[in-house]
Amino acid sequence: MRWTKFSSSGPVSPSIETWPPYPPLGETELERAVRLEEEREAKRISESIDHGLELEQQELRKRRNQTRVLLLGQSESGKSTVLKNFQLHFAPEAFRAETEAWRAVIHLNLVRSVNFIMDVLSGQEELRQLRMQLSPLRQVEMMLVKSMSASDPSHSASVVEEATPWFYGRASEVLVRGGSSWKALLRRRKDKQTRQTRSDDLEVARHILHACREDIASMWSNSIVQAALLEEGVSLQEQAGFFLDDAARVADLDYEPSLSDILRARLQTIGVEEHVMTAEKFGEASRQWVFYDVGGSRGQRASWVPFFEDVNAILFLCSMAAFNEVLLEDRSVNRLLDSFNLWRTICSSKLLKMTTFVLLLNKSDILKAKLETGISFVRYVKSYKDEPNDYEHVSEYLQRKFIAYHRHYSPNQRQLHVHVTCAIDIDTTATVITRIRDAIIVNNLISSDYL
Ligand SMILES: Nc1nc2c(ncn2[C@@H]2O[C@H](COP(=O)(O)OP(=O)(O)OP(=O)(O)O)[C@@H](O)[C@H]2O)c(=O)[nH]1
Ligand SMILES: [Mg+2]
Repeated sequence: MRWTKFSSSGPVSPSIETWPPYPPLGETELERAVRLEEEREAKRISESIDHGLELEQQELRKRRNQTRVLLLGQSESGKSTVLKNFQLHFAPEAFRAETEAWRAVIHLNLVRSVNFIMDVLSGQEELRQLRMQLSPLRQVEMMLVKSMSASDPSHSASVVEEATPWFYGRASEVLVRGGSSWKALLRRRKDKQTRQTRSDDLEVARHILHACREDIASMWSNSIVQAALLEEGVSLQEQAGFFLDDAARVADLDYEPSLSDILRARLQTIGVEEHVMTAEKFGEASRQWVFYDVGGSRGQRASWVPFFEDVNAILFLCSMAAFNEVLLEDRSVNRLLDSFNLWRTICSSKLLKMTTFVLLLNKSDILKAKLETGISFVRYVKSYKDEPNDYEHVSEYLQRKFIAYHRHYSPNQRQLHVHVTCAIDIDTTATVITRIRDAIIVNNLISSDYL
């Protein structure tokens, strides 16, 4: 549309492109005022439409350079851990810059394990002295929780919550709402006004933890404690965020989390977290990867669907080690069965028809360890029949089963990329990540007709 100014002294010769049309002859003052107002309004609307179109174009240009990946799977399947591996691979410097925040999470994991044990063994008279020595850790837990939850004043009380009732034989978890408090923890470090108060809190917590480190180590190696935990049916070694074997190192004042520690740290995701990464290597600096990391527990799953329409790939995680476990949110449901059901639902989604599918059968290390200790797979998965109870056969069986579900339930023929993973093993996961990256890029090119 072209706007032509005309002289205030009166109309000039009209052209076919002239807009708005010339004023009618004999126009009164009032009619002129009304006409000018209408023209101004039309111009305003036109400009706002042009602006909207320009924004759409910008968004389109941006999206062409973006690969969007949705991580799905039940709680504790390893979604956030795989995401950490992607961060480490795509943007290692940005990932290492977060070490400080992960230290607080690891400290909280450790302190919660200790406080949990003290709660479970609260009736043991012989441990009275130990309980007193370790009692300052209650305060440390509160300080760490406060430091992490204070990131968002809008829901400061609820950012970090008790996720698991302790009577399930598990230490309670730390959970994070979308908006990720640990990142905010970092941001606040850079904020001069709040840095002092917050780092004071974290520093005090670190000092108390350091002072208690020998007591923690001796509590953990105490035979009365171990016997009592066994009697209560509590096995912390098998639980996420377990750092008691490393207590002396983790609680040391100079402790710097290793990459392996960061991968083992547990922070439950609530809601959907968006992580934007620009590849620091591979010579594709302009390409952005956007990962959506979702909370996997049942109550969280409704929030996944809005993302289905808009992603290039889904990474579905299943913990192979979950065959003899139940969901924390519904203890009548076997976790592997829950994963099968979830997978079937995801495969049959019409919204995901054109999406690249990647399946990660995770926690291979724990599966192996469980089978080696003689836990029977067929006892929990009847359809396994009389195949050998070893890692090779069980993991192959699981691959076959997931592939068959995918073939049967997908609305169209689609390639499925399957990988067996141990997401806390940086080296083997790096190879898998490269393969996933390449598969997603190739599929994107095919679907945009570049190949
Ligand atoms: N041993 C072992 N531990 C793993 C593996 N993958 C993840 N973990 C650990 O399992 C715990 C749970 O992993 P997360 O990545 O937090 O699980 P998630 O799927 O994001 O869970 P939600 O956020 O609750 O949905 C973490 O403490 C990880 O360190 C694995 O392959 N082997
Ligand atoms: Mg998570």
